[in-house]
Amino acid sequence: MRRAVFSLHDLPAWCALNDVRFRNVKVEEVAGRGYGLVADADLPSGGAGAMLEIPQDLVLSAQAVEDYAKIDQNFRDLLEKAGHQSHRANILLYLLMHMILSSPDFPGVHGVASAWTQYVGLLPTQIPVPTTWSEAERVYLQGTSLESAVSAKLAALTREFDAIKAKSDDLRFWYDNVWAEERVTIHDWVLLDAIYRSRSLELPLSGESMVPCLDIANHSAQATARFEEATQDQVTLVLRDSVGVSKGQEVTIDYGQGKSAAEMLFSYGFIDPDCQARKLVLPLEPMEDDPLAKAKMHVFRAPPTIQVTDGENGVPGWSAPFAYLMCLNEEDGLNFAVVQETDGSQELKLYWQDEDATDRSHGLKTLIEGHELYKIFELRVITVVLERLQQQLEELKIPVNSSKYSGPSREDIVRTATHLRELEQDLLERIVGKLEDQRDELFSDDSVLAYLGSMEATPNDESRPQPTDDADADEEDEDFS
Ligand SMILES: C[S@@+](CC[C@H](N)C(=O)[O-])C[C@H]1O[C@@H](n2cnc3c(N)ncnc32)[C@H](O)[C@@H]1O
Repeated sequence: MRRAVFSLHDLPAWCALNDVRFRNVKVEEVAGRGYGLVADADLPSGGAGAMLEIPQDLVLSAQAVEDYAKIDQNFRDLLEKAGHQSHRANILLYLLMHMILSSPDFPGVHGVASAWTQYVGLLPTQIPVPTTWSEAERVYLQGTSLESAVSAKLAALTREFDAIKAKSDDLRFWYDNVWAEERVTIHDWVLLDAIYRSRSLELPLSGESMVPCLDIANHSAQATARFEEATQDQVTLVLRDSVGVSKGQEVTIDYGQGKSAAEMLFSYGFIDPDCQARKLVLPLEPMEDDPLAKAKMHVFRAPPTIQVTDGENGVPGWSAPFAYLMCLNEEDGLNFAVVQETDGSQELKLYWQDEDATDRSHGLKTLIEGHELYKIFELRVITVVLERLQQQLEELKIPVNSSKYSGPSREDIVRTATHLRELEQDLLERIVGKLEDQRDELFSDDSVLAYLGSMEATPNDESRPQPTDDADADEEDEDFS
């Protein structure tokens, strides 16, 4: 879908019409960042007041979507049929409606115009987040924590878009004007999602929202400004305490203290030069030959992951609650049972040493701490986590070959993806080194050696985990899983 043209030149008139006030800041192109807010005068610390005032009725929040549905029948129909899946999806539908109303591709399509009908024309047509990258660019994410995250997100966006189409196909307005001629495609939906992800803010009163004009503020880890929603009337942008800004200097906000490089790239399409990897999250697959795998996934009720977090002193830590479930089995004292509730429903329960542990599936580490085989369990978990991280590191080290994939490979995108690869490789190398040390330490522990010795002496001991078939036997013995 082509977008309406709304240039910076038109912004002052739009602001005057909608009571948006700019004070001592203006919108300008900022090298490498698109538009940004730049001080139009010297702004002394403590004396500048609000630089931007945006009336509450312009804030695109959950409430604003509901309010608009009350006055536009076609949007109400769409929301009733295909909306109410999530707050985010409702806002995307609202943006879609306004892009349709303002696009030159929809002549003769009418609806209730709002301030957003024109403002959507100012939103960028290209957002550098990885869901919008070409195939040839996405291949540079190979081996990073974003490789599977971006594929999963694209698959989820396709499912979401297809469901919206299917559910609203019998609505006359939507079928005739939008779906029949495929005027809105999955590319538009991916872009809308990217716009929302890169421009929404968590407001203290209105929750996650988009705020016109405030969404022009760029990010800096040393931000000079912050936004406020002190009253129900307006959202403002003010200087941070004890900060002054000179004329011509960019006024910035902080998009997310503590966000990792991968999160910044995923949500905003850039990595702050000061940002270390800080954190990475990788999916963890249940063991293929584990007969309890399904039950374990059911009680865990979340996608299994390993999270690696950098420490202040350069020593990273890790957390993988599902790895404990993966590495414990019936012979250790882990059991499942289907229990009939008083209301007739059935629930799958998890037991550890005959105690109900269903609500503690994420905290098994603490539960097993007092067990006499605790160090053996820990050794199994460390082995599983280590193997997963080593596999990731190997994938990251494979040279990228983008030549067989379609689409452009823009230099700045390749540079950013390469930066992520370097940051994550460094973090992975450090955590792998640490886990190898921990594993070696456990291997030299007297109680572990005694246990392993006893296992060798009594290979048919029933208390020992038994491999499911002969072919797996050697492997099972070696990795303690
Ligand atoms: C909320 S918008 C800010 C306004 C945006 N620059 C525009 O032209 O409309 C967020 C987007 O601005 C860009 N951006 C913000 N801060 C940046 C920074 N420090 N470095 C590079 N790009 C930045 C990124 O493309 C990000 O997705």
